[in-house]
Amino acid sequence: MDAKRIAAEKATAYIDHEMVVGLGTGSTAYWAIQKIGENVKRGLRIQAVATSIQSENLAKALGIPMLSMSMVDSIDLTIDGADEVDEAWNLIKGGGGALLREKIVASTSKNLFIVVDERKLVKKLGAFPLPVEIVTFAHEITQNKLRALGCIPVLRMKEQHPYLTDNGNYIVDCDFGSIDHPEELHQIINMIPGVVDNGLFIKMAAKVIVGYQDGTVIEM
Ligand SMILES: O=C[C@H](O)[C@H](O)[C@H](O)COP(=O)(O)O
Repeated sequence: MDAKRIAAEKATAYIDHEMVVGLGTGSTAYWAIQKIGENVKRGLRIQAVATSIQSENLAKALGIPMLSMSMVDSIDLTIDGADEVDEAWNLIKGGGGALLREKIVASTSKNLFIVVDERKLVKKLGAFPLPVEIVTFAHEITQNKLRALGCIPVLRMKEQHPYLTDNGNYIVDCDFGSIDHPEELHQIINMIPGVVDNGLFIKMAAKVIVGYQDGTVIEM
C-alpha cells in the first residue's frame, strides 16, 4: 500500500464518536478523508472542519457532516500532511497552498497529527522552499522585503497567472536554504506588512505518523 495512505489511515484510528475533526489538505490528507468517509458510512458519528475548499468538497461528497470554521471554537483532532518535518517536529506546510486555513485549524485543535511518508523527514527544514501567503496588491514590495531576509522568492504561478489561494491571496515560495532558526524566521516573516502567514508550523504537532515504502508505519 502507498506509504502516504498507511500513515493517513493509521491516524484515523484515533477518531472517536462525537469528535470534531480537522481535515487537512493534500495527497496524504486525502487518504485520511477517504477513510473517515468510509467510517462515517459505517456509523461513526463525527463532525468535521476542512482546511481548504478542495478538502471540504471531498468530505461533503463522502457524506462527512461538515461545520464551517465560524461554527467551532475547539477541534478535538486534526489530521494533516506536511512538506517537511524536522527532528523537533517543526514543519513546512503550504505546498498545496492551504497553509493559512491549515494553521488556523491547527491552532484551534487540541491535537494535530501529522501524516507523512518517509521522504518528508529532514534534519533541518529548508530544502522545500517555504510558502508564504501574501496580499495581492503591492506584492512586489512584499517580495522585496522577503528577499531582503535572504531568500530567493518565486511567485507561484498556475496556467500563466499568479496562483490564488482559497483566501484570494498570492503564494511566494521562498528558498532560504537550510533554516537554522525556524521559530525566529517564522516571526520575522510574519512581521512584514503584506504577509498574511507563512508555512512554518512551530511546535504545533502532537504526533507524527510516518509511512514507509516497505509498508511499515511508525508513530512518533
Ligand atoms: O498546502 C498544502 C498542505 O500544507 C499539505 O498538507 C502539504 O503540502 C503536504 O501535501 P502532500 O501530502 O500532498 O505532500
